[in-house]
Amino acid sequence: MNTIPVITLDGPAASGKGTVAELVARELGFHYLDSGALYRIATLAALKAGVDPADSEGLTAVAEKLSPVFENGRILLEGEDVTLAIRSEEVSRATSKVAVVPGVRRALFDLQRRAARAPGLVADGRDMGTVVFPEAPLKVFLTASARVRAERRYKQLTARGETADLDLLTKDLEERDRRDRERAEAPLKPAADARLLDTTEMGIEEAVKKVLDWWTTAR
Ligand SMILES: Nc1ncnc2c1ncn2[C@@H]1O[C@H](COP(=O)(O)OP(=O)(O)O)[C@@H](O)[C@H]1O
Ligand SMILES: Nc1ccn([C@@H]2O[C@H](COP(=O)(O)OP(=O)(O)O)[C@@H](O)[C@H]2O)c(=O)n1
Repeated sequence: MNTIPVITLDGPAASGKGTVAELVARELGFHYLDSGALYRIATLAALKAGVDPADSEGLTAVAEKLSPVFENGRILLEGEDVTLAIRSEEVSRATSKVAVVPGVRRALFDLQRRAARAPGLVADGRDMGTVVFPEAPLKVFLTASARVRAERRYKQLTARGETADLDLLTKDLEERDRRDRERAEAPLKPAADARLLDTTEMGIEEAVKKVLDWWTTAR
């Protein structure tokens, strides 16, 4: 186990993990790990390679060969900029199916552990506090009502020019959360020692402040 300080942020889709994690990381001068991006990249790579979504071995092989490049906020996969492509709803849906495959999770584990570098790391995802960084001194489980989360994702998608339907989005989000919660391997759930943060009626700034306050007393 390394002794690099790590803050984990887990929670359901569009609960604000990435936004809060990035701001907390910036404030503390820590690195930031968007573990969901790795699962999304593996999924996009599998879709591009034409691997059958039911072929666990094929999906695992793709994840094992993955070597994404993170450069100035852009993500390159075999030379191609996939920053936006991995955020589509199609990829979101497919990702939660790929993420149930134990081999895929195993393949991405080391990649995630290696993100813990000095002076510290803020990691967001589904199993950061339970599986990948169980030694983290501060674990946060972020939630918000399904409707509020769907509205946030709707605004996010339409702001970048994608068409979206709020009812469909709500249904998709709930289905994805259910799949993430019910899978056998590394299901979405708060770590036993996680702090719960419900942002249904809380702005980004307040949520960031709460995490930073907890961090000052966590070690
Ligand atoms: N507390 C909050 N209040 C209002 N909007 C939020 C809040 N947290 C996040 N958002 C917005 O909701 C959207 C989804 O947040 P994001 O960080 O991408 O969620 P996640 O990483 O959990 O999927 C973003 O557009 C973000 O700006
Ligand atoms: N640590 C993680 C992170 C993401 N995932 C999977 O990847 C999907 C996309 O994760 P994400 O964090 O990018 O999704 P959003 O919360 O941004 O919608 C999730 O629905 C999970 O199925 C996972 O299984 N474990």
